[in-house]
Order: sequence, then structure tokens, then C-alpha cells
Amino acid sequence: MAKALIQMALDSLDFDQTIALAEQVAPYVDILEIGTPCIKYNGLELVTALKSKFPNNLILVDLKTMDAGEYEATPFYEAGADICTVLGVSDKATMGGVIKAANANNAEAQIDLISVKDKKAVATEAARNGAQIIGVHTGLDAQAAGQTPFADLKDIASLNLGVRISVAGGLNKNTIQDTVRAGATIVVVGAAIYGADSPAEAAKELRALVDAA
Ligand SMILES: O=C(CO)[C@H](O)[C@H](O)COP(=O)(O)O
Repeated sequence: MAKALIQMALDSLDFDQTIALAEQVAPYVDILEIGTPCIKYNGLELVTALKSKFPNNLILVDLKTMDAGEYEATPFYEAGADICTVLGVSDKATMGGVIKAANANNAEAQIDLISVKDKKAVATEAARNGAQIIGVHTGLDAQAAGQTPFADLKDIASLNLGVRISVAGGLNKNTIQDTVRAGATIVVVGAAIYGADSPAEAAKELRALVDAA
């Protein structure tokens, strides 16, 4: 079985801090994610900068698109995004637009199941419509209310959709191996890396745990 990928969520608003953090963690992670607040604050210029500085990492832009899928996502793919996210609560046409833009740029679309009521139904239809990645995601506000992504991961993994499953929502060194064993093929980590005394050491430790899972 292929090793799971680690995705680092760059959730700072500051352009230079984002680049500096990426420099520390890039050797240990596969995907550099420009978080939603960060991409809104910094825009396309940050995609271009990360793409040129980190050619060995995939770049995910967490657009969380809600409308005008193809129109919104296309410039980000053209700037070098390997993956853009679109909300699973959006219209089927919106998700289809991001999938179309991804395919036109040899890239991938991720459907984010955050706040979706019937996650199994949306994931099944999205996979049928060509989405390459399904994102099981407990957002920061839901985490603050005590929620975790693990029950949702079990539900989505049980569908055997043949697409990659990304999991985000407060993952850390205590939960990351069980998350991989439960079917995640991409594990997303934000606070457990950027909040550590040494983000590089934290990322290195997570790399070892994921590779051993
Ligand atoms: O997309 C996000 C919030 O919407 C975060 O980037 C994602 O949840 C990962 O961060 P953390 O590990 O701190 O939960």
C-alpha cells in the first residue's frame, strides 16, 4: 500500500512567515497547503512563490470555493496549484467547475465535506463526477466545540470509493497513525506543527510516525 501523504496547513496571514514556516517543514511533508485565511489575505502571488521555492512539494490551495467553481479555481491552477478545494455543500455545478478546471490543468480537485449533512451521499456523487480527493474535515470552529473527524473518516472509508481520502481536524502525534490505519491517504496537520516549539522537529516526528503506520 502506498504511504500516506502529509499535508502541512500554512494558516498564518503573514506572507514572509508563511514562506519561512514552509522552509522549515518542506523536507518532511508532501503537500504545502495555503490555508483559507492565508490565501484570501495573500492571493495568487503566494501560490507562485511557494511553487517556485518548493518544486518537490505539491501545493494545495484551500479555496473552499462555494460558487463560480471553474472561474474561481482556474487562475490558482494556472499559477501552480496542484490541488484546490471546493465545498461539498456547494452546488453540483460548482464542484463540477472546479473538477473541470483541475483536469484542464493536469491537477486535482478536493471536495471538502466540512458542514455537509449527508457526507456519504456527497462523497459518493463527487467521486462519481471525477473528484480525485474527498476531504473529511472538522474545521477549527467545530474543533473548538469538541468535534473530531474520526467517525466521519470511518463512514467515508467504508464506501471504498477508489479516491484519496484527506483528513483534517486537529490531528497530532497521538492520533495520526490511527488516522492512517483507518483509511486516510492524506493527513493534514496545522496547529500541531506550527504551534510546536520546533515546527521542523514536529514535522520530522510526524513523518516517522506516518511512514511507520
Ligand atoms: O482547513 C483548516 C481549517 O478550516 C485547517 O487548516 C485544518 O483544520 C488543519 O489545521 P489543524 O491541524 O490545526 O486542525
